[in-house]
Amino acid sequence: MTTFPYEIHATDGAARTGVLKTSRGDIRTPAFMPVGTAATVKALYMDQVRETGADIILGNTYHLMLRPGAERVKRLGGLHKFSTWKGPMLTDSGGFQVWSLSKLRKMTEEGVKFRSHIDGSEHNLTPERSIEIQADLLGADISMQLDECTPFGCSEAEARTSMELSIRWGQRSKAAFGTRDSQALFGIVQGSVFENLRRESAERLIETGYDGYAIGGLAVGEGFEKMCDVLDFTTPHLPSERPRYLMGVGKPIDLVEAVARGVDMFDCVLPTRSGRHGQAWSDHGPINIKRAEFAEDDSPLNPEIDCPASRDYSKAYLHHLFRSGEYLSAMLLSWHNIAYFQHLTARMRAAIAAGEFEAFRREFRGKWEQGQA
Ligand SMILES: CC1(C)O[C@H]2[C@@H](O1)[C@@]1(COC(C)(C)O1)O[C@@H]2CNc1nc2cc3nc(N)[nH]c(=O)c3cc2[nH]1
Repeated sequence: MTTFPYEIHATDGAARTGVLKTSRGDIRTPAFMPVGTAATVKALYMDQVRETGADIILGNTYHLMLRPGAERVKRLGGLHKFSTWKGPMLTDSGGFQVWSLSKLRKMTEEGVKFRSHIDGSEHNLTPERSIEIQADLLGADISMQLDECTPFGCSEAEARTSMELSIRWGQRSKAAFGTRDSQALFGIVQGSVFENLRRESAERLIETGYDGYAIGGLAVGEGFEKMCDVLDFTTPHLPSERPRYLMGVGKPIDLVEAVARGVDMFDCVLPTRSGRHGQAWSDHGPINIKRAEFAEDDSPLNPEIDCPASRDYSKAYLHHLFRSGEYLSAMLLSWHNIAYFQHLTARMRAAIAAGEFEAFRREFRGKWEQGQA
């Protein structure tokens, strides 16, 4: 298994900053990966995504295998050529999306049979098929093992059964992945909210050996405090020399607190999804631009961010676009939100490099809590 070199340039407490070097470019960590579910970061051109500072974007096996079809993407040159994204891409393996999107599904040791939420067609996703789709057909730089995202609120016994299935599916994912020159495979830690299961999952993933380690089974309704608790007793068991990726997270405060606990990579639909509905993010939390208070506010969203959407448009204009149902509304707010998340990770990287992360974290929490008041 060829691992992507991961250089840690500085640490500050449990926080780290560094570079994950891939054949399609470097990923500066802590890194936020914009979600590009259907081969697009919704409402943005890929050039804009790049200019926000994003080094890597995420794609989804589930969505692309259903539409346009993984073999079709391959025939069209793979996901990078198809989407025109030239940097590294990470793809999720599909299990989580089956659970969150597909109604009719049947789980077995072999894999998961499900019906498409688009046209009801029947599909069968196994660890082997997931790796074939991610690494061979889409051409992801980083593939994720197929796992089962253990639902929040299950019993310890249920969490163990689920975690052990993910361990076995990880081993089959790795066997199917084999040894590749310029692609990586990440394992996914499960174990729900149980410390012993999380530790055992981490230890058994390390025995299998992966290029990076994701923390799954979070951002599934457990809440902020419980997520932080799970990170407290999970990240210390992960290899310090490999990247740690917290899947599906999250709000700005989640990123800051997870970086403080040693997480390096993140992805979340929040910036683009909430942007389409009028939410603009900042260190103080979200504002909803449709509110009447912004109707004549001619200040920009955030002049400190080097992004036209954050700097060159007034809140009043954005308010007008949303009130008028103009397409440009979703485009500008998604663009600003992605730029804000990249601005946040850039500030965290700088703070860790300067040995000032705790001061950054304290100042951020002050602004965040003030904004929530
Ligand atoms: C279903 C949908 C679109 O995905 C987002 C978003 O809604 C929503 C709903 O509420 C919020 C929390 C805001 O985020 O939850 C999703 C983000 N949380 C999340 N994504 C994950 C992806 C995962 N992938 C794998 N392979 N394994 C996992 O264990 C896993 C866990 C995850 N947790």
